[in-house]
Amino acid sequence: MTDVETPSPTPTVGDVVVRATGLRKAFGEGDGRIVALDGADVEVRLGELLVVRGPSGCGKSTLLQCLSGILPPDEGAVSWVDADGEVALADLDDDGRTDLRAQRMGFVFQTLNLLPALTVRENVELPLVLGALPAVEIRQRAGDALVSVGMGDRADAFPAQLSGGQQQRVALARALVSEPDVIWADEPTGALDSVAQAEMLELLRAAVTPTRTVVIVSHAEVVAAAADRVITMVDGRVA
Ligand SMILES: Nc1ncnc2c1ncn2[C@@H]1O[C@H](COP(=O)(O)OP(=O)(O)OP(=O)(O)O)[C@@H](O)[C@H]1O
Repeated sequence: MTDVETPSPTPTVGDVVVRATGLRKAFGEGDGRIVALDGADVEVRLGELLVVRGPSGCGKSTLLQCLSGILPPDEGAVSWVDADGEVALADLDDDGRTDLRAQRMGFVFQTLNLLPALTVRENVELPLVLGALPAVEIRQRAGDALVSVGMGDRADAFPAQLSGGQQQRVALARALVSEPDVIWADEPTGALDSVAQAEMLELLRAAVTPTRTVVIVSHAEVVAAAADRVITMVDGRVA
């Protein structure tokens, strides 16, 4: 008799996709030592718009960098979960973390999102060019991602020819192009006027699907009001 492999259960909305426990992270030494994370516990769930808020310096960006594997915590653990099980970031080497980021994460930051010497299309294609997809599919996917953020007609423009709001929409297209499970957005509307902020927020909201989570770090009340769930950080912990 041969072994029959049990099919992986399909992840569903509300399942934990990233779990962090007891995260501690400090910068500097001696009198200059700053504790950015002081025992933070977080669960990020599939299919939610999660907003992380809290006063300046409370550790929001550091948390996001630890959850995404950009920064190793001094203590505590971060695990990523999918249908095949749970993998601890600490058990992956640099290449493993890079692969995980490339396959499962997209990023949008407040500023300096786009490479100025590349066209909008080339910026959006960037996350896919080192992968195995044929060029024609990369171009198709980038075009689709640009259309999804209302920038389909600006593919040949350079970033400097776009408004700040349009640049952020292109940055979102670049985050979406690899079809990630989680998009991390650190103050994505921070540099925008209120109209562009509302448009960006609507697009981030629309980026949430049953299989995709968007996590936004933001001070803005209007962003928290759009969330499915809000977590508040105080002094390096989740309140
Ligand atoms: N690379 C670093 N080197 C030294 N200190 C740092 C570094 N990164 C963050 N910090 C410090 O750690 C603390 C937490 O910073 P962090 O950026 O995570 O907070 P934040 O809540 O995102 O703040 P803000 O809302 O102002 O962006 C701050 O005091 C910050 O100055």
